[in-house]
Amino acid sequence: MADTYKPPYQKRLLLSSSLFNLQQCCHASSNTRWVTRQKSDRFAIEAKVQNLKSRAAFKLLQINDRYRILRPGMTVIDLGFAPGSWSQVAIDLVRPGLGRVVGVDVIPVQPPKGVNGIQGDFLSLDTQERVRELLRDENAGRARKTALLSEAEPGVVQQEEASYIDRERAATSDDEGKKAETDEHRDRCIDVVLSDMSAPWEITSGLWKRSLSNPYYRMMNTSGNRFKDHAGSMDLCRSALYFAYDTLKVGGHFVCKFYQGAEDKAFEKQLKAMFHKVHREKPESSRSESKEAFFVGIKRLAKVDKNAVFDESS
Ligand SMILES: C[S@@+](CC[C@H](N)C(=O)[O-])C[C@H]1O[C@@H](n2cnc3c(N)ncnc32)[C@H](O)[C@@H]1O
Repeated sequence: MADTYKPPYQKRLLLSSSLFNLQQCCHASSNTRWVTRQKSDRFAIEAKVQNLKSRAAFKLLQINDRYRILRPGMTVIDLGFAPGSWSQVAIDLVRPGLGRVVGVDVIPVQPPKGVNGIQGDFLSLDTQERVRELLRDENAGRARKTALLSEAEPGVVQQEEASYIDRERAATSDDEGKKAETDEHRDRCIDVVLSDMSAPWEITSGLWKRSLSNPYYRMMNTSGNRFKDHAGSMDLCRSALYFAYDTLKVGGHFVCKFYQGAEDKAFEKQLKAMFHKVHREKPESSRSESKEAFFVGIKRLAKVDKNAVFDESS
C-alpha cells in the first residue's frame, strides 16, 4: 500500500511544449529578470499548474523519489515551511496512514490544509520547546477519520484509522523502537526532520513585489553575499541537527538545505556520526547557478555518540 500511493503531482511533469513556448513568448514584455526567469522556468510553471505553493516542491519530490523518505503515517517537522510547498508534498505522502506535518517559520503564513503551523524563530529555544510540546501529544495534528472520509473521492478507499493500541504496537515493534519508552527517548517521536530554512532578507528593490500581501513574497532567500549565505545556512543546519538529535526516532531521516562553502565538510562529518548514510544532493529543480544544495541523512543510528556529532573540532 505504502509503495503504491502517489500524490497527483508525483507523476512526470505534465507540461506540454505548447504551454512552455507560450510562456517563453512573454519574455519580451517582462521588465525584471526575476519575472522572466519565473515565466520560462518549467518548475515554476508546473507548480502553478498543480496548485503547489512554490517550485521548491519539486526539490523535495525529487529527493524523495530518490531516497523514499516520506511514508504514510509518519510524523514530519518542516522547518522554514513558508510558503508551504514542502509541507504540501509531505502531508500528501504521510496522511494516508494518519501521519502529521508540523511546519515552523519565522514569518506569519497560513499553513496548507492539514498542516499545523507554528510561527517563531527556530534558532530560539523557546520556539523549539513549543514544537516539542505539540509533538509530545501523540494525537496532536493528526487528521481524524471523519475528516479523511469527507475528503475521499468516490471509489477511493481510505485507510482505516489505526487504533491507539495499533499505533503503540507499531512504534515499538522492533528492538530499536523499544528505546522510545525510556525517559531519555521521550521526545523522539519524529520520523523525518526537513529543513529548507534560509535567512529571510528584505527586498530592497523591485517595488512591484511590495503589493503582494503574503509576507513570504516580500522576502528573498539569499542576501546576494555568498559568505553570508553560507555562514547563515550553516547556523540553521546546526540548529536543525541539534533538534533532530533530541527528537528524531532511531531509523528516522534528515533533509537539510545549505549553501555550499568552507564549513559544509565539517557539518557533513557531524551528520556521518549520526546517520547510517549521508548524501549531498543537488536536485534537478535546484537552479544550477545557486550554491544551494541538500544533505540527506538516512536512518538515524541506534547508538549515537553525542560528542562525535557536536564536537566540531574532532
Ligand atoms: C526557501 S523558504 C522555504 C520554502 C519552503 N520549503 C516551501 O517549499 O515552500 C525558507 C524559509 O525559511 C524561513 N526561515 C529562515 N530562518 C528561519 C528561522 N530562524 N526560523 C524559522 N524559519 C526560518 C524563512 O522565513 C523562509 O520562509
